[in-house]
Amino acid sequence: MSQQPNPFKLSETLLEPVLTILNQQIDPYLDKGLIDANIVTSLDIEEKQLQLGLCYPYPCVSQYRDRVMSITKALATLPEIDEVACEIDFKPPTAVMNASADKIKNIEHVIAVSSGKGGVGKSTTAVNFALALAAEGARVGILDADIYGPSIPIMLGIEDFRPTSADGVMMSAAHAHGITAQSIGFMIVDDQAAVWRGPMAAGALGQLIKETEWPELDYLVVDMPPGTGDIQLSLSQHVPVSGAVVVTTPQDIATADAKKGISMFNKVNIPVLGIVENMSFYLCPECGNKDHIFGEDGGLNIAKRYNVPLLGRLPLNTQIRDEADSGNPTVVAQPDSEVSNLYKSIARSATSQLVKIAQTDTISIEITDE
Ligand SMILES: Nc1ncnc2c1ncn2[C@@H]1O[C@H](COP(=O)(O)OP(=O)(O)OP(=O)(O)O)[C@@H](O)[C@H]1O
Repeated sequence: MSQQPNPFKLSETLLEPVLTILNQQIDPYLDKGLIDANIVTSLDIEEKQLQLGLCYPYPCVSQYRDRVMSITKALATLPEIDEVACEIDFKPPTAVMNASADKIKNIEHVIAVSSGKGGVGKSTTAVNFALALAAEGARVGILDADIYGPSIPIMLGIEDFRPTSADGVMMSAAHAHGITAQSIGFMIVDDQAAVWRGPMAAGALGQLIKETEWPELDYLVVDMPPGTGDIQLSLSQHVPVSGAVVVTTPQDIATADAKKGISMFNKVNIPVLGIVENMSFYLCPECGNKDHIFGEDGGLNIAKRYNVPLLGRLPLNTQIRDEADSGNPTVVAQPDSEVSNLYKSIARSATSQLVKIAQTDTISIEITDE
């Protein structure tokens, strides 16, 4: 157990068993006890009521109830404690700036959602991921940087939004389902994007992100253009990205492209927070049979190969498609469904990786020859 400076107002005799019990409560995402993970911020006692302050470095509101129950049960084994009053907060770690790009005003972490191959469900995953982060208690924005097929406005039901500018420089952003959104789709017309070259597109996207009036955000999710070419590479250099989530489907052709994506992020020193395997399986609503339509374990195998986490596996599911296509993504349409819980678990896993990165002095990145 690490040495505490003692912000805790407990007597010596009570402090020791309380800290021991709290450190036996292992955070499932950080793999550390609550004391070692610096989650416990205050301790006090009034008569037999222990007052406990917690601050999580990743958003996890949906987990609070179970965690408090488990902590209370453990602490109540001490004769000095009858009751536990818990106050819980969330604050992400300060971003580790290892990119050459300057920090963007009001934004703590930029998370890129990318895929090597088009059509694997990157935008659907990005939008539900952003909404899941918000549902878990974070302040979230999404930037639709997919110049080839900006679909976030439709997925958030904000197609008619047009940014305005009071000072001729900074543009307003849209707000939907509790998150802030900006899209390259609000700016480009028809097939203009098809003729954009790498540096031009990256410059325009960099400008879009910097000249948007973002409110204070814990995370800005960037829905990247598909592929691993010039645009993706220079965008990663224009924007200070804290980490990347790589979306793939399990079949070989998609995982081969996902590997290229990981190599690209390695080249520009952006940590890969993990892999999301989308359309991982089809669950037959009639018989409950699980069918691996696009092959099995593709995402898991890349995760193992590159030593990055598999953040989660999402089913091929008609509701995911219908709800995203109608402007009401699954995480808001059915917040307590199994699929929404999967997105929330992916959100917790990815952001807890940022905590681990912030806690490591040097970031070790595996360079491969691919
Ligand atoms: N898990 C899923 N189950 C069912 N349909 C899905 C799932 N994920 C995505 N889709 C559907 O697949 C289609 C493509 O998804 P999406 O636009 O998110 O892909 P993309 O990788 O961002 O594509 P692009 O490369 O064109 O930007 C959409 O119609 C979407 O609703």
